[in-house]
Amino acid sequence: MVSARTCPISSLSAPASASYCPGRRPYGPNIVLISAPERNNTTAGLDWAGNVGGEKFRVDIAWETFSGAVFKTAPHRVLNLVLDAVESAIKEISETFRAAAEAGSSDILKLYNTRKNLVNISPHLPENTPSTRYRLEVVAADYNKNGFLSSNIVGQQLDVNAIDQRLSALEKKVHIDNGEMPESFHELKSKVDNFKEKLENVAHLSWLGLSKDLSIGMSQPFWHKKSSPRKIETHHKRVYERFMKFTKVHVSEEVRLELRKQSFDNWQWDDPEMLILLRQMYIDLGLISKLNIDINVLHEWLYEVYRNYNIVPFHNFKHCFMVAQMMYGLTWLIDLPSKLDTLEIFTLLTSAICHDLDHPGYNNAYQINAKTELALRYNDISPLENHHCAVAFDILKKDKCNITLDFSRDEFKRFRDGMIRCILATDMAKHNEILNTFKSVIPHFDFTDKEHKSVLMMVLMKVSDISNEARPLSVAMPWLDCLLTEFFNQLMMVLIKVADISNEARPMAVAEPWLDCLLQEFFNQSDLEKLEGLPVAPFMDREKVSKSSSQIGFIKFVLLPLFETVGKLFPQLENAIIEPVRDALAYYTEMQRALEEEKARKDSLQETGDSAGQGEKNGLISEIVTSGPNSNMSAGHSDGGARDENSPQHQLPSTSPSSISSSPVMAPTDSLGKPRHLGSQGLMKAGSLRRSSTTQLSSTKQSHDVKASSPS
Ligand SMILES: Nc1nc2c(ncn2[C@@H]2O[C@@H]3COP(=O)(O)O[C@H]3[C@H]2O)c(=O)[nH]1
Ligand SMILES: [Zn+2]
Repeated sequence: MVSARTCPISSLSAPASASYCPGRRPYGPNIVLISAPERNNTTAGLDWAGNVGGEKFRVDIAWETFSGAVFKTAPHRVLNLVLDAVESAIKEISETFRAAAEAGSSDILKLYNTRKNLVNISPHLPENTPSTRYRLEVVAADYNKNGFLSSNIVGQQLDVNAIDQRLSALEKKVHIDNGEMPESFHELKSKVDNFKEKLENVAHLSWLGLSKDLSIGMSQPFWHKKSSPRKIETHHKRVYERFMKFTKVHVSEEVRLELRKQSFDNWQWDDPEMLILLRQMYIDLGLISKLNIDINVLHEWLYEVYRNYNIVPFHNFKHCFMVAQMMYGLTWLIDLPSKLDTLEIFTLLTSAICHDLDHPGYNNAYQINAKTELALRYNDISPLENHHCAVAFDILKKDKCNITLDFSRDEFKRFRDGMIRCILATDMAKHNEILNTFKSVIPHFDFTDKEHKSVLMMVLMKVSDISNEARPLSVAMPWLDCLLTEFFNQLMMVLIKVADISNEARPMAVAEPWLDCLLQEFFNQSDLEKLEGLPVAPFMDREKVSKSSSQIGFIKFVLLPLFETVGKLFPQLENAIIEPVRDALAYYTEMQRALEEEKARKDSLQETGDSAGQGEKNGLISEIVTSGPNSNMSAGHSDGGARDENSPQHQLPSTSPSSISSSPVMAPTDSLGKPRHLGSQGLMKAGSLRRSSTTQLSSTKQSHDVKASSPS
């Protein structure tokens, strides 16, 4: 029996915590092909245009919105895929449609013309135009029939975990009964996994730790997943399959152009799609043809790179993609192909992709202090960067992944030297050294000078690595959240380590409870100052750092000096990269001012003994706004309040600081100064985050010291 798809997900309104940002692809599974004007009002989605068997056609695929929610179309998310003319077999076309619509093999695809007549999906599809688009409907096999999705889930609050659990139970049962899993089951499971990942991508933009409670059953952020190796392997396999499916289509002109912009929004794309976009970078830079790279080897190499990024908050595959994308954007912006040779361009892009391979989520300072294997292996000299680079060359050792196979000995040597230099340059301990060398060559910069070019490549690598703040806020802010999460994870690790060390002399029975106490203290967010003297970098101290203080220091003392120096050589960077960073600085400065004002107001309220009632409420608010990662983590992206979604120019908060403090309903403001509507659940949960200690905000200088000196 076949019925129109009524997956529970599509019949839901967006979960409270989901707070999707405008432009984000709403992941309802009902897929329709609709006309552009319609889509502009209500949905975001994929556009497909095709040329099959010599016949041109164009279709739009859009994800239906969650009921009640209206999303702006992110222009760059519209993906035009042009079908290969050669692959004209009916099956290929259906498969391509299926892949784009993320439909399962048991789903039925129905294509309608504008008169709502059914049209055969065949190589002879009549040509259409943007104004006469086809409409594709995905009709699902009825899973309910098997009792798999019971009706009580349908229409209720989204519970992906429940679905997941049911799937696991079913998996076990089928395993016992048949020993073998039907393909349709795998597809369903992969869809649930996919959907979970997408939700989690949104969830981590919400209040860290709150998202779980706000949407019943929502799983933890993706980096918290304690997946078994088998699960990870299965996940990787699915990514590989989707990636390979996508390799059969061409990325549209529109997307290819968007990919060159600094405003590109990675949060709109999942891993297989990002792999396709990385592939596209090599194609569009002419690297495949000029360096005679086998495209299939490139696929295998990209996938292997993907597999070698860890599931950590910041230094993951998505970060690798972003750094590569920035490098790619810069390449076009400053017209590198007219200044560097093909091998050098290849080296830059490849270094960007490989620069954080197998990053464990703990920085060099930790590696060295904890005397990890990496620190021992590399004698405390840039242990991480050395490792990333070594892993990169290890991957290239495998023939099926060796994209340098056709290089001459000399070419390979040049590539290897360049890649080592570029990746090692990303160690922030080398920041000043590299910047100063670059400054010294700028007055007489010569593109024919090997040394000059080499230092330029290192600087471009650094710029790409730390340029999130040059992106629109909606893109940059979640990255800051991820970075802070990683910092705090590391802090926890350091605390455990310290406890470990200081208790080493004691018997296990005595030492262990102390470790528990220490962790308890950490989780209770109690006074970390007690741990004075421990090798804990202040920038990781949730008591001392706020999003704004951290970014003010980073932008003022790291980003701007670097970007402005590069801007001297490439004036094109001024508008595209440097100006947005200046705006970001103004934005964070305003945020910091608002926080300090709020703190002063709160202090004076407490002094006058007015700590009950309204004061209590506002106190809570200010703590949420100013306290550690659990609050700072979240702000910004989720409700879409951005400096400006469509323009790279960041705007200052529109809500004045006074309105923040006077309106508990409006507050907590997100870090944008825009109100965050937490709702009652949010406020209740926020209450449990309260701490007794007074919140300290670090000075700009302090943040700077930390950043500038961090891993050295
Ligand atoms: N505070 C802050 N630090 C950043 C930002 N982007 C990158 N970094 C830091 O810069 C470092 C560059 O090298 P890593 O990738 O090892 O780790 C990165 C972070 O520690 C940012 O936006 N804000
Ligand atoms: Zn990096």
